[in-house]
Amino acid sequence: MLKVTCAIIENNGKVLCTQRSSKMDLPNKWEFPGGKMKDETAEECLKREIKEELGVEVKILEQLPSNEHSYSNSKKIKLIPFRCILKTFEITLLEHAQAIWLPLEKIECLDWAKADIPIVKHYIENYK
Ligand SMILES: Nc1nc2c([nH]c(=O)n2[C@@H]2O[C@H](COP(=O)(O)OP(=O)(O)OP(=O)(O)O)[C@@H](O)[C@H]2O)c(=O)[nH]1
Repeated sequence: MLKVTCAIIENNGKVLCTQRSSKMDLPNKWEFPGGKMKDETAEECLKREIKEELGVEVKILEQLPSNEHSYSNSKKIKLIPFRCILKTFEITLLEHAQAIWLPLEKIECLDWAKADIPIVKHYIENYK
């Protein structure tokens, strides 16, 4: 199973939501920025991926419950979310089509990648 970390980045009561580009797999789906774990800890992976994708540094607040999802027989992922805040603030979109800051009550309206849906629900229920 592929381990994937992702960041729920909070700022002023809003959360950063990113949209995959039409050229990525799961085209145009919304996700939390992050990516596949290499030979590193989940925390190291998260910080590396956020720097690569958004050009910013994050401080990790806490790890939230993971969600395992099978997109197909050959593609099973364990998505590992972390609540974070920004340490540097100039976001540059290096891979995603767009990024938006949304208040908690609005994030459920987006067309999320399937693996993210339980994570979004858990986050809304526990942090509203
Ligand atoms: N980063 C990220 N990936 C997610 C989320 N939800 C989800 O299903 N994924 C899936 O997890 C996998 C790993 O993410 P990735 O961003 O490193 O993968 P990728 O396919 O874009 O990169 P690649 O070019 O290295 O293959 C992707 O297949 C992606 O579709 C999420 O919230 N964040």
